[in-house]
Amino acid sequence: MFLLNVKAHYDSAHFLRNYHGKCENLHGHHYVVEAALSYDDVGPGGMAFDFTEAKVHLRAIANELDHKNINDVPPFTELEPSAENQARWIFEELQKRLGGEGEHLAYVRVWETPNQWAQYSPRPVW
Ligand SMILES: Nc1nc2c(c(=O)[nH]1)N=C([C@H](O)[C@H](O)COP(=O)(O)OP(=O)(O)OP(=O)(O)O)CN2
Ligand SMILES: [Zn+2]
Repeated sequence: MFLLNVKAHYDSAHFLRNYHGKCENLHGHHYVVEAALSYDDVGPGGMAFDFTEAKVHLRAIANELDHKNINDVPPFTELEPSAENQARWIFEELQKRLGGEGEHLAYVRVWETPNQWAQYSPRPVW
């Protein structure tokens, strides 16, 4: 079994609507997002999937949030822009971009700060 991991980042503002505390105020994070793809084996080139291609897609999604107030970006105009919801949204967007390769997407992890992350997968992962 092989697990491939790529990273991207975005610097964004957000506020939590259903929260009582400092995070209900507009503030910023340097978000780091990781996406992992799982494969049973490598292809003839010794790679399961090209990191470069995976990063192109992940960076394109990160760029949709970069230097924005995430609360202004659909679906976060309605959906709470928590790390959990961002992880799920990025997972779904990445799966769409990956096409048939998307079935290998294992999880997306969003680091909100160096101390805390949320991870989404539609199925249990190790
Ligand atoms: N389960 C979640 N909990 C929280 C989320 C979240 O997305 N999922 N988000 C927040 C806020 O966005 C907040 O900005 C984080 O606040 P905090 O943990 O206080 O982070 P700080 O870096 O300011 O705190 P340190 O004490 O410096 O670590 C809150 N909770
Ligand atoms: Zn925050």
